[in-house]
Amino acid sequence: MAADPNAAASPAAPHEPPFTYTPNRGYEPLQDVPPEVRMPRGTPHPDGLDDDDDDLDDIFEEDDDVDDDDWAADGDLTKTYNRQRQLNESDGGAALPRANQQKPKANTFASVDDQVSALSKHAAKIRLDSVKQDGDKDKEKDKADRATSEQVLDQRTRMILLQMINRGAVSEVHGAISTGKEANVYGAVLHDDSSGETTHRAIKVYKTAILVFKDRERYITGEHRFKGGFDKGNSRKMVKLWAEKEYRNLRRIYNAGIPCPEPIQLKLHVLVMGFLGDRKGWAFPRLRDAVLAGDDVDRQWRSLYVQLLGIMRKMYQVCRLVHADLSEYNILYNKDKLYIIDVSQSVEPDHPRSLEFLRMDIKNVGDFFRRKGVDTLSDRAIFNFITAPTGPVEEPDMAAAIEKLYELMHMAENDDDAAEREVDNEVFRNQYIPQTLEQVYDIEKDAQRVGKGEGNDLIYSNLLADQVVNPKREDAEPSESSDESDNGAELSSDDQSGDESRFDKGRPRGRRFENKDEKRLHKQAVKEAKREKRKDKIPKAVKKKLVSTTSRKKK
Ligand SMILES: Nc1ncnc2c1ncn2[C@@H]1O[C@H](COP(=O)(O)OP(=O)(O)OP(=O)(O)O)[C@@H](O)[C@H]1O
Ligand SMILES: [Mg+2]
Repeated sequence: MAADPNAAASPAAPHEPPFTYTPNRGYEPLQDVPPEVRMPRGTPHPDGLDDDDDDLDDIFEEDDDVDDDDWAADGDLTKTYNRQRQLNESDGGAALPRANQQKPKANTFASVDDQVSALSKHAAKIRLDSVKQDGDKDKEKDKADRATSEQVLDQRTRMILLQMINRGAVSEVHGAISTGKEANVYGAVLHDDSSGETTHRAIKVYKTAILVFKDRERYITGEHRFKGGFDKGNSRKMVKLWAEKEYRNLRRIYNAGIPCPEPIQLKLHVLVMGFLGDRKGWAFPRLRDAVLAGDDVDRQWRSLYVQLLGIMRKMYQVCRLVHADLSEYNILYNKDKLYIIDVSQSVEPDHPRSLEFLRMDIKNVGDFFRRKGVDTLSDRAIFNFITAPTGPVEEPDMAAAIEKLYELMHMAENDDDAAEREVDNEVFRNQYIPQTLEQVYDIEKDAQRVGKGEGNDLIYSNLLADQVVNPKREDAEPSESSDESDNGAELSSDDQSGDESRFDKGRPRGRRFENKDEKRLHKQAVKEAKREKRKDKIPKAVKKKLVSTTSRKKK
């Protein structure tokens, strides 16, 4: 992937683009590049426009919105994204502008101008100086102070907000609740003139800046380098897709009854959602900042932990989503209740890395609650709890199932076991998780374990069909409510994957070890496994059966 060091000597050299690749620095110009073909990442556009202020056409296009309930188009998101990616990667790193790929425009300038001037009557309703940011609650900040922490809206975003005001999604847009790397979240209010009531809303505005977008891309695909250049048109479209993904994921989560912001309206990179906060417009704190009061704080933390595990299971089983960025930063807290936010990166279970993301989520959650003094379950037990296809997906049954897990854990444990659990967590976190049988390292060894009734010890046991895996699972939830998990199918059939899973790269098969001890242990384990394997080989018929039942399971 890195540039060939001998490239300069190659006969093709004079024809190469005037860029060179340097690890950690990306593509850099080798020589002076004429301004008309220069678009270095992260620096202002040569024409001085940083945010595509000039082009407002798509803002007034009606047909490609998601909020028109045209969910049949869901599957197309993947295609669109794929196409976009190909375009992005096809220019080999040198971010040269390419031919305009937008549809030919009719002469719509007059009408765009008309619309812009019609919307300008709402200009005073965007009041970014009116801020309710965390931390302001106690001290009065003066406006000059705030102005510096605030980001000026670009023209396109401003137009979209004015349009939303015009259509009545919100009546006024206020200052930022949160300004981040990838998005700003603004407070907004909706006045109902007939009832005189005021409803608060939140507006998430994704940033279209090239550098910011690069980070996101890397995070999601696991690419170590930003390969293709993004031209502005593309980065704009990609960010639009992320906003759309968050909107759709929120819909699923909201429809499943998991506490989260209500998705209200989406336009390009701007998402209007329900506000999670009090009536005065103060947002609920993130779980990280939650202050619990009372004399049973420990019990409260534990019950929040149990609540969150239930949410994770329900997200997985009913919404068919792994959050993939779950931590105390993306959960809001109010009055014993947790709210899930920030779901643009959430993926479906058939995403090649979903189980890896899930394991990461589990670790983050465990780490946080351990710091709060909660006696946490092992990562492995939680992983099994979340992915088990049978069992409850509603409260209070899920909480009861978790209490059962605790009982079992404490029954099986002696004094040293907290330490042992930590060891098991470490092992679990470094284990390779196959998501399909094709990815299993040593199918014969595993099939043998299944034969011995140890199928439930396999890390991917929940991917196996029940008739193959001996259901003596110690952490199994009560099975009488197994039919409840069908709710998931219902939901996901109306809202098929809008995510990028199919074109994401899988985790590489190799293992990386952090230290020598791990490596030694692993070697030992492999040797032992090989010895086991030599003892008796698995009959072909059993192997076949295992493969066919599993691939049937995995749709
Ligand atoms: N619906 C909402 N109601 C109230 N506050 C919200 C809402 N959505 C987001 N926030 C606040 O905005 C913050 C950032 O939101 P979110 O996590 O969705 O953005 P983000 O993608 O993490 O942005 P970045 O990564 O750029 O910081 C949250 O921590 C929360 O405090
Ligand atoms: Mg966040």
